[in-house]
Amino acid sequence: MSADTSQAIWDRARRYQSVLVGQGAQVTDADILQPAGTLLDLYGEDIRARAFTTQDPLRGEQMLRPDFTVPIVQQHMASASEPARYTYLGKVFRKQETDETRPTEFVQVGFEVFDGKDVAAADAEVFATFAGILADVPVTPMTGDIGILRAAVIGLNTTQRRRAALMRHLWRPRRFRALLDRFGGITPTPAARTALLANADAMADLPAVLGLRSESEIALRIDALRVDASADPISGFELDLLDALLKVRETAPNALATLRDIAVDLPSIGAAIDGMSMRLDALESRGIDVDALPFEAAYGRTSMEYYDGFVFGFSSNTNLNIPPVATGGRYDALTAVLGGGHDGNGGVPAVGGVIRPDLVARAEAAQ
Ligand SMILES: N[C@@H](Cc1c[nH]c[nH+]1)C(=O)O
Repeated sequence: MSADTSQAIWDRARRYQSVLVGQGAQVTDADILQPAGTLLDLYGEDIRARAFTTQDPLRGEQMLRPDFTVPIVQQHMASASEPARYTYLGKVFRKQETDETRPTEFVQVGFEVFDGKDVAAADAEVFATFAGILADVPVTPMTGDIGILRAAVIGLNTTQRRRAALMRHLWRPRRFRALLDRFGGITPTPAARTALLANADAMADLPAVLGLRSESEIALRIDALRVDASADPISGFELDLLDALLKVRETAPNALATLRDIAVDLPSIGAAIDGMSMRLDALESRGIDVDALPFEAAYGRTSMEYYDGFVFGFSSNTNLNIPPVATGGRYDALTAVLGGGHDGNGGVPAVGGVIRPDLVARAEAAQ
């Protein structure tokens, strides 16, 4: 099923794009067929499962572009220089696994800013641009910061392996919670694992059975599980701090104050909070009513896994059944992963977002 792609929607899309061009964005495009393989990993589990893939005899596994950001970062890293601002307009394709009424192809108009001079200003520029386009539409913004969550996990006083597992599952709130409970000693180690470790030495004397893993891989894995089983639990104090952090959902200035309180005991989030504070100043100087701006620490945890800083969305006030009409965020690490181009091995700070004209039309119609 495709979203409303009537002439009126394309006209609307072009109108939005002309605003972005007015902001100095250069019009760009990406092929509809993209190489799947490693690119797909960059999106994370949700989009990996939802991409339409197909085989090409010469090029291997291909996919219908699930978004523009990844191909545009690739293009940018291969050739252009900073600062650069891009806009694109076209369809993206994603399977819908549960809701048949949701379209599998829809139009996006996007804006991507590659500019590391002042990241707070770039975050504010992107957010304020979308807020401007949506000024007369009944929507409410939401903001968050994946950088604060990442810094909190990095700061946990536990083994590197546990931190890495939590980081990997930051995007799956349920799994993340289950891991935290286990690492905090709240839920016991799974019985099968305890049994495996108890029997591991006895098994080592058995002849190796040909399987998917070599003997040394199995030994390494068992060693890792042993280290894990003997690691001290994450303290209740740290778990409480993390819980308090994940629950923050207030207007931005109040959220900032609460986060600063949490940072007294969880100093690893200090720098990310300073970044948030600078962003709020930059938003204010762009005319955003920061005092009323909602902030939710857990916001953005279930979307694109390439976000690692500021995240935002605008949701319809009147039609609560539709996804946010515009979303975006910062993805500095993605530019490093896809880098290796003109600026050596590092990345370039980058932030962007998309607006969906079909959803804006629905938000307006529901007024
Ligand atoms: N590509 C993202 C939106 C985005 C653009 N730039 C940053 N984020 C999406 O399709 O959801």
